[in-house]
Amino acid sequence: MKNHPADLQAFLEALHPAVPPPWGIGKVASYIPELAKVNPDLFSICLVTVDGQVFEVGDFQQLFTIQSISKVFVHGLALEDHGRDYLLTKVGVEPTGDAFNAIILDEHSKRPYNPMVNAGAIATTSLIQGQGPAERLNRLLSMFRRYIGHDVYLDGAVFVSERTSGHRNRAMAHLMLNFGMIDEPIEESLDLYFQQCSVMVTCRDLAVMAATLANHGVNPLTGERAIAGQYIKDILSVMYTCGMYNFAGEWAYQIGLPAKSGVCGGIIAIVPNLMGIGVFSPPLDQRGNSVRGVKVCQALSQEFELNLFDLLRQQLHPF
Ligand SMILES: NC(=O)CC[C@H](N)C(=O)O
Repeated sequence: MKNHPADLQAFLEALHPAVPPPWGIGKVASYIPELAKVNPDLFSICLVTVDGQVFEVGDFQQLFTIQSISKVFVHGLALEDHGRDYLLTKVGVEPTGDAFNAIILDEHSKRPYNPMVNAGAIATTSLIQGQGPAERLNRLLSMFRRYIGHDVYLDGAVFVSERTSGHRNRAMAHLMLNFGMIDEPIEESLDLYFQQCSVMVTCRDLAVMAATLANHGVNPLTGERAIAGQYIKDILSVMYTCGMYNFAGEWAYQIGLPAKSGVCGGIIAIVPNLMGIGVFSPPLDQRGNSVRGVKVCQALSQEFELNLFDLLRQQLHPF
């Protein structure tokens, strides 16, 4: 990392007001009716280092629903439940180049493409173990609690809103059932998927979750292990190639970090062995990524030379 971490707070305080509001460019997600109610001006950035320092600016205590960012962590739980080889037979790891909600499946390998787009995420969630819906939900909530460091709750209105309006996700689940890619009970798995998307977090929570991944699975604020360290490389590789949907290639080129976005307007990015980044700003670009979130990550990556290949070069040739 080019500059010293002490510069981070000053950098964030200068950056926050300098990133213009995306009026006329970004749009708050409205296909889940409850999400349309969010204040588009909310904007926060939080960084948490692997040694537990927290740098934050803006509305970092504002609660919002985690949406697709949950896919990263549920993928981790599915890896723990089934191991990487079995999981790979059920859900692929190929980027799609299509939108997050595209109705496309890999019919040759009989799998959805990857766990970061909706089809693959629903299939991944369907594999979460537990006796019945309550135990499966409780396992998910305890997993999120370990990453975040405190109890988590669902936004009931967002859950119901998505459950009643989520015809596209329901259609995908039925298609996958038809192809033998997932098993019954699909309504239970869809509910679990809608529930994981409606977990409430703050921008600081996102950064702590990201920092836990940067810290090889141990929450840097609580010292608790959230996931077995052996799966971190699997999670980060899939985030790197698939986490920003059909912007993943350009993201890798411009920012160069494993990341995940959600229609809530949140983005997490992981700087392995250094820190987790969380950004929240609801207006989205056409690919469903937060307009300001992408700009913030670009600025951080450039200023501190955080692209993975920059970091690798610095380790190999520190001078
Ligand atoms: N990209 C997202 O954040 C999508 C999540 C949302 N709950 C959906 O399935 O449509």
